[in-house]
Amino acid sequence: MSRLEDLTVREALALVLARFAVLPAEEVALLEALGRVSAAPVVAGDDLPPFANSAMDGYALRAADLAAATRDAPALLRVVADIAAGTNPTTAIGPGTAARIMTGAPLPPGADAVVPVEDTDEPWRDEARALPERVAVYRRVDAGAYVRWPGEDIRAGQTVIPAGHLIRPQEIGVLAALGQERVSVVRRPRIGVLSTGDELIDVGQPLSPGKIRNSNSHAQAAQVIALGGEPLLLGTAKDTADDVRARLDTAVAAQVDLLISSAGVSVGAYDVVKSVLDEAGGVAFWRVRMRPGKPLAFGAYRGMPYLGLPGNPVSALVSFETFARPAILKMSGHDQLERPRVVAVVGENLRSDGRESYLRAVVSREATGGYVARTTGSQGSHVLTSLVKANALLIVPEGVREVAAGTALVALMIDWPGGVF
Ligand SMILES: Nc1nc2c(c(=O)[nH]1)N[C@H]1C(S)=C(S)[C@@H](COP(=O)(O)OP(=O)(O)OC[C@H]3O[C@@H](n4cnc5c(N)ncnc54)[C@H](O)[C@@H]3O)O[C@H]1N2
Ligand code: MOO
Ligand SMILES: [Mg+2]
Repeated sequence: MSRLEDLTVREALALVLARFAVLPAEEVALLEALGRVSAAPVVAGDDLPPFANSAMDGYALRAADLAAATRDAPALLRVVADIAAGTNPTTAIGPGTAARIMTGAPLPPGADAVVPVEDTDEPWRDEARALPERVAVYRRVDAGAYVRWPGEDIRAGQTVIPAGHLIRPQEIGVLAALGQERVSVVRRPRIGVLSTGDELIDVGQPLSPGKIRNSNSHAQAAQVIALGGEPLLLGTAKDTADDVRARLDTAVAAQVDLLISSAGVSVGAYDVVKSVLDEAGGVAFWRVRMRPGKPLAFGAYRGMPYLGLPGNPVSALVSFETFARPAILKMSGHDQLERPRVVAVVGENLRSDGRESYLRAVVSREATGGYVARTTGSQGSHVLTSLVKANALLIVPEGVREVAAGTALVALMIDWPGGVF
């Protein structure tokens, strides 16, 4: 069913998101999983730590031997072993003895506690230290002091990472600790990126009269990559239905998960994208009550979800941000589809045309702790540098035409790490 009246951003986004589901899983090498979403639970095969070990550089001993130890009356123990990390100690610690031990080294048999070297008479600030024959310990400790027991962090059999969980550096660390060389993650979405327009020439070509360089293909491909997707560049179509169809057909053959085009979706005599979409499979909706980005078409081309972004470079980037980004994140398995929002006080008087407006702005934190938003100059939808300077999109709600300095508005923080790349 197609909706041809102009929708609110919220209505349009709901229709877009309803069209996408989480993609199937694939197995990837450990570091390839960074920024992806787990497709299956990860169950620990081993305990972590795998063995009892020392939390300190010091002496492994029997806590009972220190029951009366003080600085004035230290316990004197015979040193019977030196245990470096990575070794496997076999000498047992009996009453009245100790082993020098390093952080991470296995606790020797017979020992039940560790005392840090600072609490002994061993000179610990020197560079090279020979193993002493005896050590004087200045304090008592409880049994178990400074010992890290097996499984304290993870127990074998425990689910450490559930399905649907974002793989960040800390998850990579856990996976490595458990010996997982490969990880099952949601596969990357493949996104066909098409530009349309007779006026467009490639980035490497010299300008000629009436022509401009195609910036949208590159900006949208970069947006796809930044979200962890794989762009398939479909080139530049002329403003003819035939050329647009021919290029979309290559993407259909390549089985992309979403087709994105820019330009040709407004009411101009040569704006052919919407009619191509109409013939091929249908327009789910056309036009959104937002600025920039009003002439947005969403639907399907030969069964493939299709998002026709407006041609103006800022409009294309903002429309992608608003609709393609959440769709790509959803397909990738993420559950956080929104940018972080802050409430910022507007630093200047603003005007709007009554549409929900996404102003390019710099949001900064004042000494007082609050956030202030200042727009980045001309807000024309051809002024790409308004986005270059911006770290946020400041939302002026629908129906508002004037915003006085000092008013609090919501800002979407587009620079903050989305956790995805
Ligand atoms: N009579 C009306 N005219 C327009 C309306 C309207 O409501 N009534 N809406 C305006 C708005 S808002 C926008 S946004 C644009 C959308 O236009 P299209 O999506 O049809 O795109 P084009 O007309 O083909 O191009 C618009 C503009 O963008 C430049 N462009 C296009 N592709 C690229 C590219 N790949 N790289 C860089 N720049 C690109 C193109 O040269 C045009 O300047 O329509 C308004 N008009
Ligand atoms: O919607 Mo247009 O995107 O305002 O320039
Ligand atoms: Mg047009």
